Amino acid sequence: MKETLSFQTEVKQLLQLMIHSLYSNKEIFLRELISNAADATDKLRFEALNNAALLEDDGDLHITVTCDTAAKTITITDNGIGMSRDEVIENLGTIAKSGTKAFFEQLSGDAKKDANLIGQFGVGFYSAFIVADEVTVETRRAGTTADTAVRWISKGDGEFSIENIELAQRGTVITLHIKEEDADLLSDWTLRRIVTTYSDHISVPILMKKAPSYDDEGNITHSDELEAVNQAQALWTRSKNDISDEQYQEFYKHISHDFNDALAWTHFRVEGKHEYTGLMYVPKNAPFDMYDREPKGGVKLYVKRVFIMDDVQKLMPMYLRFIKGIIDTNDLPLNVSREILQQSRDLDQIRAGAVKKILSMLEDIAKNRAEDYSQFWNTFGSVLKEGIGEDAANKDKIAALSRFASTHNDDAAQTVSLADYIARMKEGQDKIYYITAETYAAAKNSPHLEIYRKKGIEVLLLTDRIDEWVVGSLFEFEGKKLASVSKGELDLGSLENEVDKAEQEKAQEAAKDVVAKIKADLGDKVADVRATTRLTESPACLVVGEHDMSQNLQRMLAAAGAADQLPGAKPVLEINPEHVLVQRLASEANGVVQAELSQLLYDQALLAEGGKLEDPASFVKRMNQLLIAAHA
Ligand SMILES: Nc1ncnc2c1ncn2[C@@H]1O[C@H](COP(=O)(O)OP(=O)(O)OP(=O)(O)O)[C@@H](O)[C@H]1O
Repeated sequence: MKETLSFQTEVKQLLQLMIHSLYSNKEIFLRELISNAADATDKLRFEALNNAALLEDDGDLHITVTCDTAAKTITITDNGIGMSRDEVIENLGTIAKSGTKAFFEQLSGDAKKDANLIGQFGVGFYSAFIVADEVTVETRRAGTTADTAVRWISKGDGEFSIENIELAQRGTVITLHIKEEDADLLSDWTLRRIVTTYSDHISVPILMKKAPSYDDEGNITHSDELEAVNQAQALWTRSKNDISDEQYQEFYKHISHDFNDALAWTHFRVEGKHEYTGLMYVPKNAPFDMYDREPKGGVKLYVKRVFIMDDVQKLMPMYLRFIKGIIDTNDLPLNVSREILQQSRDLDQIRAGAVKKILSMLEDIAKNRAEDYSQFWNTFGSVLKEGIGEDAANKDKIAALSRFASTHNDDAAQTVSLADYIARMKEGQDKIYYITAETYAAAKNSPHLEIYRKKGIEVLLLTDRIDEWVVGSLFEFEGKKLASVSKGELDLGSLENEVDKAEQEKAQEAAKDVVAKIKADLGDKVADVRATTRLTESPACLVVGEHDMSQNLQRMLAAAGAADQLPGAKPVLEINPEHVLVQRLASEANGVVQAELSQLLYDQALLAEGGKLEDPASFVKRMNQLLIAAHA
């Protein structure tokens, strides 16, 4: 029965965009189709471990690429797993990818920018339509009978037809009818060049027609015989010296489905108690589903060169979920299941080893390739930082790899390492000071920083959501404690001299009365009111107890709907007795006006640190009354 079905809307959109934006890279279609064919042989080899009958006496897995200049077709054949009718409809009619919607929203219509985005998204099979005006897929799933095969045909214009056919051979045959303008592709020589450039790393043989041979008299002999044009050896099993950067990059594209080059990679072989090889890449761009709660794992597991499975979350910790690569081990049985993997201690150790290698690679980039590291950090820093809370064993290494914004360069760019900070610490300074806030502007302009700026003490400005977790897990770095500038009483330790201390006491004493007044006015809104020398420009600020949750974290939790779980600790209002507004309050004889001023002081302090007023309308009214009174 022949049916005509429509592509999912997103596929139609993708097809149109792709044909236009990727035309200048048209050769990639072959890489994508060979990559899929290789995956199909990997899948078959794996399924055959438990069911040898699937191989149907043909265990010699390979891919064939041929062209027919007269018919204007290029054909890619594999004897891999194949697809059932339902799988064809699902795989070649829809896009089953998280982040698809977000992806389409990001497209701008600017071909160059979009090409880059489409590259990151991955177009896979659909890239055939860059060069073909009609694509035919004939496929039969391994293990099914010859009469259950299917033929799928589409011109890439919104529809495809599908019908049942007979195929003696399992696997998939994809035939592209090449567009008139791309006739240059219809040459064995050209195809051979493309395959060797892009697909040399593929671990099954890619067979193509033998190149013509010349005898001594210059006579050409054409042959219809096929020969492998690639080394057909898993790339990671080769020696590093024998692999060029281009080959590493091509392999990266094959396993990641990314169009762009990787930023860096590490290729390692471990022998001894555990035996495994790893090849791990850091991409240049973030995948669309990086912030998904259940992102796909990017590392594929092989056992003795046989692909076992991808999406093995246990192979990488969450905070390295952007890493793409493979691990090939001799330590696990070939018939390992997901359940066994879940409990495998061997895998835990392999993972720990791989994580170490990845962190060393990042250290190396940080040390020797500053620009690349800053690109890495901007893309993946907020994910890597999760590791400070997640991976106790590597916490210090990850902290050392972390970069922050700071008052040193007053720039939102996260470029300062903890080592940089420590190297710049003042004499007598024994803590690493930081502030957390929702935005960079809120952090940078926070009243809490005033005394630190005055004394020239650097403060880290932490504004990523994950930072609260970071400072909740990282108590010290290289023996220096981390201290929030908005928690607890001002304690600059030995940075304060005797004069400062005496001044502080004097200020407290002198402000006793005004403190008492404000306290009475604010009632139980605050835990306490006290005078401070922390402020130089602002009249007041809010401070939480040293061991309390920061106001920023409380707001984040409340926004996430966890308000009822908050401990409800109230902040302390600290006032600056030197400030004119506080002095005005101190000398105000009218009790009503004075109470208004106290309220205003509190509201301002709350606003200044990014808080939300409970009653904004009353604040505005109060403010206006005072402005009018000031002008009267
Ligand atoms: N030669 C093939 N043999 C068997 N299945 C295939 C073949 N080509 C494609 N498929 C199936 O179709 C699916 C979709 O392929 P497609 O290339 O569009 O996406 P992908 O390979 O999953 O990922 P990406 O879009 O990132 O390349 C594949 O996941 C696979 O299940």
